[in-house]
Amino acid sequence: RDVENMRLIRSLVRHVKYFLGLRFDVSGWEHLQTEGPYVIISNHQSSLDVLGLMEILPDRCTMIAKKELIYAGTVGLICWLGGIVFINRKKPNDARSVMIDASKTMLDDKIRLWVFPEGTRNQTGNLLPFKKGAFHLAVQAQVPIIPIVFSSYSSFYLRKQKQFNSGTITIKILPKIETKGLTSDDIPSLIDKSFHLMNSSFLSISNSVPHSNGPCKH
Ligand SMILES: CCCCCCCCCCCCCCC(=O)SCCNC(=O)CCNC(=O)[C@H](O)C(C)(C)COP(=O)(O)OP(=O)(O)OC[C@H]1O[C@@H](n2cnc3c(N)ncnc32)[C@H](O)[C@@H]1OP(=O)(O)O
Ligand SMILES: CCCCCCCC/C=C\CCCCCCCC(=O)OC[C@@H](O)COP(=O)(O)O
Repeated sequence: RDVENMRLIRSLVRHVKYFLGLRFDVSGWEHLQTEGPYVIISNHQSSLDVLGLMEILPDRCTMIAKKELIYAGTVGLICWLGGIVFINRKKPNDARSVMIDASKTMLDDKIRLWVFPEGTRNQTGNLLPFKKGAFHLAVQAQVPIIPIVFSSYSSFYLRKQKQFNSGTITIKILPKIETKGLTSDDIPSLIDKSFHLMNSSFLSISNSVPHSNGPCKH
């Protein structure tokens, strides 16, 4: 169990996109060239996000995930080996204390953490209001937040209707938001700022992309 295993996991999982006929169009790579630990936040539409995540995952970066994933067979084993930090959403006090510990580990072990601040998968067409954990994490560690937005999958993947075509996903990496000097009092405005930046980016990249690369056989 070590965050360094994410290098191997990343290089293997990246190939899954070819089987699904997915392409990624990434902008803002330069914003990931930030030294040291940081917190990445991104929108969360589906398990497919894992492919986009692996497309751009920086070194020494792992994720915060719901603890149920540990029991998901091979996926759970991969998550465990990659040093993913598991939280129990049914026990928010425990989840918070795990994240407080993670803010210390980030600094001690020079780790970057990826959090989905919506806290659950969402394909409603707008981002869900953000949970606060990712922002506490960044403020407690006094590290920057790097917001990342995945364009809507709705033109090629509809989970409820069980429809899937191949398609292109636009990923926009936004400039980092500094948290140096911020305290817990600043968290509501930090969330507000991050949410509005990400939601407007989400709407703009979701409307401007020709998503579907054509039908895919199933
Ligand atoms: C074949 C291929 C194999 C591939 C394998 C590849 C592996 C890759 C896997 C990738 C996995 C991705 C998995 C994604 C997920 O699992 S998403 C779901 C789990 N993640 C989250 O839920 C994160 C977001 N949630 C939060 O951050 C929450 O805040 C949480 C910490 C869980 C707490 O929940 P809740 O109480 O409901 O949250 P609130 O935000 O409403 O906060 C309530 C009050 O608590 C205060 N708070 C929150 N966090 C902290 C903290 N860390 N420290 C101190 N205080 C905290 C918060 O301020 C609220 O209080 P006030 O209202 O401000 O008084
Ligand atoms: C035609 C098929 C289209 C979908 C196929 C998806 C293929 C993706 C390929 C490999 C990735 C598998 C890794 C699965 C990791 C799942 C992470 C995840 O998404 O967990 C859910 C969690 O965050 C929130 O849970 P809830 O939404 O609250 O419950």
